[in-house]
Amino acid sequence: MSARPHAASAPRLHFTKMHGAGNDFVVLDLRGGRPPPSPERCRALADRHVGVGCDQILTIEDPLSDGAVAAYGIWNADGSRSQQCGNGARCIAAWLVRDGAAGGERFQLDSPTGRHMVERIGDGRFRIAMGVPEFDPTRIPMHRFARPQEQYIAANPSLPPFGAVSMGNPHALIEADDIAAAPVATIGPALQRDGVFPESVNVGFAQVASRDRVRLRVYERGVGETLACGSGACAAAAILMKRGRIDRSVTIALPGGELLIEWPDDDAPVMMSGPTAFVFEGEWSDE
Ligand SMILES: N[C@H](CCC[C@H](N)C(=O)O)C(=O)O
Repeated sequence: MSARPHAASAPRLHFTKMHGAGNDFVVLDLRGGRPPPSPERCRALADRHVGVGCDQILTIEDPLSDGAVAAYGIWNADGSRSQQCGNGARCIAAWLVRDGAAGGERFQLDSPTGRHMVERIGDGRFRIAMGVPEFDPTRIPMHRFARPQEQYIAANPSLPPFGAVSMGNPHALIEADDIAAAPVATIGPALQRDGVFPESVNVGFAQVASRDRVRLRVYERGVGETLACGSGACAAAAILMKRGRIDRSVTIALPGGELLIEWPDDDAPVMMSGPTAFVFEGEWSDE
């Protein structure tokens, strides 16, 4: 079978494949005002059979505020946009350090939800201020919710009670005795479809192992279950800390790796520390 001749005129797009604790990304450098990818192009790039394959597409963009090194954008594998990605923020930081655009041990990034302080902690690991959690249900956003005993009840009465918080993106949290047996693939999408979340939601399943260690699985909005979710780790820690279930510094153990989450007090930003990895560089031509 003759190879299809490559149309030399087809636009080619350079990308970097990265991951943070197994949550994987296609990173596009759009600085200089290059247009963002369309939802269709995101879906094509994210496809694990006929595309590059990733959970999210991350775009590096010109800074939105003075003092920031760059801004970043987030698109899920289904082409939907998100306002936050914790693992992605660390990978953007690592990309900018390797690019030489971010010098020094500390710098700032702009995300769709605001500015983030970044600290390089060595060996590809970064510590990021992820913002102050938002517990006001109308700002998560949620509506038509019932709220007995500090746990929300979904419109669908068959769903378990849950906690909820925004890290700039919406998160629900369900506690389980054994997350390995948790019905993640059924409860996750059912809660995302529930009328209580008008913009859908990322659904975390947490098992408190001790006051400083929590096991977590996340069924992400726009993707499904991922190996790790950085904003989900921050959301789970914030909800469990507010409930008094864990200490203010906790290791979140996700299937793809561990993140350290610190939230010294309610008015402070949640601090997330974790790894980054470069996988390969490539060229994409979706002719
Ligand atoms: N699926 C999420 C975006 C990516 C979050 C996750 N990959 C992270 O590390 O925070 C949403 O639609 O809000």
